[in-house]
Amino acid sequence: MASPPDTSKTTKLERYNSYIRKVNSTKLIAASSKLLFRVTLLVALLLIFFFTINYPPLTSEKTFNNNIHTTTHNLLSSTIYGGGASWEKQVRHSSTPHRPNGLSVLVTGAAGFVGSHCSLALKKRGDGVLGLDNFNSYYDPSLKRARQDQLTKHQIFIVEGDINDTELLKKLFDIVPFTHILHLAAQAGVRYAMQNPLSYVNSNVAGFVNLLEIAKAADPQPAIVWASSSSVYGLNTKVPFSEDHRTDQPASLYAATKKAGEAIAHTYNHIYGLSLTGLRFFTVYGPWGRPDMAYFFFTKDMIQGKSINVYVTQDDREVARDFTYIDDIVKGCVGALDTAEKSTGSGGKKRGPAQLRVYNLGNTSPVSVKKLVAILENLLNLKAKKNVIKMPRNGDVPFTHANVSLALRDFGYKPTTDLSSGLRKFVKWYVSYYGIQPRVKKANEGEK
Ligand SMILES: O=C(O)[C@H]1O[C@H](OP(=O)(O)OP(=O)(O)OC[C@H]2O[C@@H](n3ccc(=O)[nH]c3=O)[C@H](O)[C@@H]2O)[C@H](O)[C@@H](O)[C@H]1O
Repeated sequence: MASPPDTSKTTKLERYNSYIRKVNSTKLIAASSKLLFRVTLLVALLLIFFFTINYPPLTSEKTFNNNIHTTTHNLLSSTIYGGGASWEKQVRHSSTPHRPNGLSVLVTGAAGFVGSHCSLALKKRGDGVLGLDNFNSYYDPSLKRARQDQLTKHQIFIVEGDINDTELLKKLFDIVPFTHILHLAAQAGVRYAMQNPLSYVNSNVAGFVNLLEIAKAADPQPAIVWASSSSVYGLNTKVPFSEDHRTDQPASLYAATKKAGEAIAHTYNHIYGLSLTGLRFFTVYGPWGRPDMAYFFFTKDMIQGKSINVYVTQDDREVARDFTYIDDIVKGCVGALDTAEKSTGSGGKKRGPAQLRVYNLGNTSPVSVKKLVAILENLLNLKAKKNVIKMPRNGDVPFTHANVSLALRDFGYKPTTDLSSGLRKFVKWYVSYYGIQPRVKKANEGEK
């Protein structure tokens, strides 16, 4: 009988091969797991990056992180507005005038300080108002939400979106034949321009151009009234500042972008027949104001017992501003809208020369920052801890003073509120809004 074949070697070989296969497959699994892990990690990182960009943390007052807002809100707004029948109904309803020959106004920056006041004024007299605002967190967005609540009570709808969002703007103009745009959305603040220069270019230059592109292509083209700034006078020394004075020496990037806006307005008027009115606002203050402005944070810091910096010029002279009360500014904005002529073009083509205007809207009586603080001390019934320091080289100019005779001539603009009366109203609002009780009795004295 033949002996069975010796299989021990084959078996060993097979075992070895099977071992090698196992090792290889384990290696393969390990390698694939590693690859899978890396891919997952990459996807996770990309998602984190995407969400960080799109949903920046909402920061508290005076924590400024606006540099990516334009992009953020471009992306967000398309998901927020989303179209839809009920959204369109709100858009239509809000922008429909309720008086004969009423205006239909798109107010950009409607949740902002000047925007919210103007929206209410227009709505109250029967105009249609649709708001647009990106609710960015340059300053406490909860204040913007509170302003929005006020507007909602008066049936004003604010579309949440950015002026750089072309599709959104097109959509709005598809739905509503706006007669006017009151363009107040902007990156404001003089000193912040050194921290976040690009946010100024994004909003005040790119955003403005985007809006004008939509307006020029619209049929009918709306007339546009927009916010320029007293800061365009820059280092001009002739007083009071008049519209024909030099504006080619801006002292801050903010001023430069507003000046750029004026040049851009000229171009769109010239090429496309858009009716454009720029309003140079002079340090606007009042209830529901901006927390980044000196009168506002001085009030806050003084109440909290913190010290404030009071600037003087390099040669120790007082710094002064032509502080202008919000109600006067609102009258100016409404006057400018009412006297704005129709744009002459349509569908991107100019049909004839159109109106192009620039006006100062100031108070015509500058007050020093030192005096501003003294008024606040009196209203708040407390003594400020003042650091009097030389104005840092941060874009501030030493003084402003408006000549408003053009606005008076063309739409009867006449400021009526002096700084003490205006600040009294501001302080009254401030203590009520922030629920502050002690030591501020004087703020309410003399009020009706
Ligand atoms: O008219 C405008 O076009 C601009 O007005 C506003 O700018 P400004 O006139 O600079 O107001 P604001 O910052 O309140 O400073 C007021 C005063 O306080 C001084 N100031 C400021 C800060 C400080 O810590 N100490 C101080 O003395 C400071 O030197 C100044 O003298 C808007 O913010 C701006 O968006 C734009 O609209």
